[in-house]
Amino acid sequence: MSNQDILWGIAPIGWRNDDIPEIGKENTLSHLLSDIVVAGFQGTEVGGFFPEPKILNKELNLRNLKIAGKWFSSFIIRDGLEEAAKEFHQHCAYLQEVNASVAVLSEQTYSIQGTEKNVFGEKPYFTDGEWDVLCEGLNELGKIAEQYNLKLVFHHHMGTCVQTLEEINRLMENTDPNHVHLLYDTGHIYVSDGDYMSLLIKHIDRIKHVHFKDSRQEVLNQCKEIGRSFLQSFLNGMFTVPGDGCIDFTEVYQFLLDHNYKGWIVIEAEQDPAIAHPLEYALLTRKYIDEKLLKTKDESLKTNFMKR
Ligand SMILES: O=C1C[C@@H](O)[C@H](O)[C@@H](O)C1=O
Ligand SMILES: [Co+2]
Repeated sequence: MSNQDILWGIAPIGWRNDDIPEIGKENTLSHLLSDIVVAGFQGTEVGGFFPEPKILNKELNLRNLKIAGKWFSSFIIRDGLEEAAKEFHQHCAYLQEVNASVAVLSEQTYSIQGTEKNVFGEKPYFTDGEWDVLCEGLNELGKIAEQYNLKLVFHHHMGTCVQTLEEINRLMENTDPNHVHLLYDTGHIYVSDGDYMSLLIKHIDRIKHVHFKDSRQEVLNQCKEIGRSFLQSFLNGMFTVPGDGCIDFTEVYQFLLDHNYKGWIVIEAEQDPAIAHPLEYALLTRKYIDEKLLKTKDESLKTNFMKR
């Protein structure tokens, strides 16, 4: 499989963060999109501050950028499927208008990701009955996504009931592979389980969207020790871009290529933009991708070709 089957994006989260809308609010859409062009990416995901489709499409077309998808917080357990489906229809209609490929969904019932709770020690859990309701609901939302030419990709997330590999396994086993797909986020699974390859290997067939998020090991250790919240952890630098942390993305990328992964890889590293200059980090990770991921692959292709 060649590199051409993969689209590279970078998420707005390094510039502005929907979890704490005040940070980076001086960064405009034009600023963000132009930085993405400067850093050589093909697109992005929709942030909470993005405008209506007509305005967004104009800004994207001017820069030849694409939209991969957008986050959706579902509350299937709290509000019921009917309510979730109503909001999800609107979400998908927006995504279809901006020609996106995926609807990124995270079940946020009982989530502590936006609270002051210790994200390393106070995560919530679903009951068996709630798991059944969630999985059945996701199958229905997946069918809705398809009506808009989208794939529903489930985002496992720190501080939610679907965080660990064990929980992701349960979700995958009890949802329909035709309608519910998986978003693989390297940063979230690493911070949760201390391992990012097992999830990739086990669920490669269900993975239809990828977030490349790296982690600073020493900050992660400190956050765990102190018992920081999710928000305080990333404000203190727990996450960073690939090439700046402890995850070996060469291994991850090679595995994706070897298994014919087609679709987006979106760089997604929430940091405080006042501390981590967004363009500087976008360029840093671009260099890492070019030199360690794309170049290595081209060179191995070249070597294989010469051996023949
Ligand atoms: O994909 C994501 C979207 C964010 O809003 C979220 O909090 C972040 O951690 C993430 O991985
Ligand atoms: Co993510």
